[in-house]
Amino acid sequence: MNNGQTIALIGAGSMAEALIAGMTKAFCRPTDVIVANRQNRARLEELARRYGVRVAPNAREAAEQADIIVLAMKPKDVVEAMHTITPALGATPLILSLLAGVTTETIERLAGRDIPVVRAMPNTSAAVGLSATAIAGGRFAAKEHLEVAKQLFETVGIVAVVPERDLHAVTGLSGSGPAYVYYLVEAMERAAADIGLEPEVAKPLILQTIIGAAEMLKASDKHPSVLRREVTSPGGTTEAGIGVLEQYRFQEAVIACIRRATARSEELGSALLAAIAEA
Ligand SMILES: NC(=O)C1=CN([C@@H]2O[C@H](COP(=O)(O)OP(=O)(O)OC[C@H]3O[C@@H](n4cnc5c(N)ncnc54)[C@H](O)[C@@H]3O)[C@@H](O)[C@H]2O)C=CC1
Ligand SMILES: O=C(O)[C@@H]1CCC=N1
Repeated sequence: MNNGQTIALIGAGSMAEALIAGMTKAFCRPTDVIVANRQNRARLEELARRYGVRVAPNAREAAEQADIIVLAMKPKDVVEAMHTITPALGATPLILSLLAGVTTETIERLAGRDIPVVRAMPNTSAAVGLSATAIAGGRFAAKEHLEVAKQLFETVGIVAVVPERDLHAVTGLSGSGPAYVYYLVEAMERAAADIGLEPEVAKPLILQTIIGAAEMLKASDKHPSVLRREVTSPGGTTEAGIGVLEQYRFQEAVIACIRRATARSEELGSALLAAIAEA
C-alpha cells in the first residue's frame, strides 16, 4: 500500500477510470487520488461518486498537491496540459505518463527541467486487476521511481520493465490488445445471431469460451498451436472452420494489425515532437 502519497490524474477518460478502479482497491486510499480533466465537471463527479476519489477544479490545482502525477490525456493534449501544470509542480514529483508514443524525453522537455518520468503502457483491463503493463524509466528516473511505478501497476495486473524503445511495440500488442479481443467477440456474436442462436444463449457461451481458452493458455505449457490441434479433429468441424480463417489470411491480418498499431505509436510521438518544434 502506498504510504499516503497524493496521486493526481490529469485526464479522466477510460484509461484513468480503469486505473482508479484498480489502484484504489490495493495501491492507495481513494482520498489519496485527485482527478482533473479539461472541462467535464459531471464526469469528475461521477468518478468521485463511484470510487470516492477527490476532484480538482483544474489540472494545475490537482498537480500542485501531488507526489505522483499521472498524465492520462490524449497525446495531442499533452502540450497544453504540461503548460498548465509545470508551474505548479512541487520539488520532487514523479511523472507517470500513459501516453501512447510519447517519449520520456518529450515530457522532460515540456517540463523544462530534469524531472523523473516513467512511461507506462497499461491496458483497460486494469479496471479488473488484469492489466498487462510495461514500464520504462526516463533519464532522471531513479531505481526508486521505477519501483513506485512497478508497485502501482502491480496492483492492477502484471508489469514488465522494458527498454523504452520497446514501448511502441508493447502499445501495438498489449496496450491496444483488449480491443482486438473485443473485436473478435463482436464477430462471434454476429456469427451466433447469423446461425440462429439467441443472444442470451450465445453471450455466456462466447464469454466462457474466451475465459476458458485464456485459462488453458495460462495453465498449460503447451504451445498455442498444440492446444489448437487438440481441438481439431481430422475431418471435423474445427478443421473446416480454421480452413476458412486461413483462406481469409487471419493470422496475416492480425500480424499486420499489430505492426500498424506499433507504427502508429511511433507516429504519435513524432507528430507531437513536430508540433513542439513548430510552436
Ligand atoms: N484507452 C486505452 O485503452 C489506453 C490509453 N492509453 C493512453 O492513455 C491516455 C488517455 O486515453 P483515454 O483514457 O482512452 O482517453 P480519453 O479521451 O477517454 O480521456 C482523455 C481525458 O483527458 C482530459 N484532458 C484533455 N486535455 C486535458 C488537459 N489539458 N488538462 C486536463 N485534462 C485533459 C479529457 O478531458 C479526458 O478526461 C492516452 O494518452 C492513451 O494513449 C494507454 C493505454 C491504454
Ligand atoms: O488507441 C490508443 O491510442 C490507446 C493506446 C493503447 C490503447 N489505446
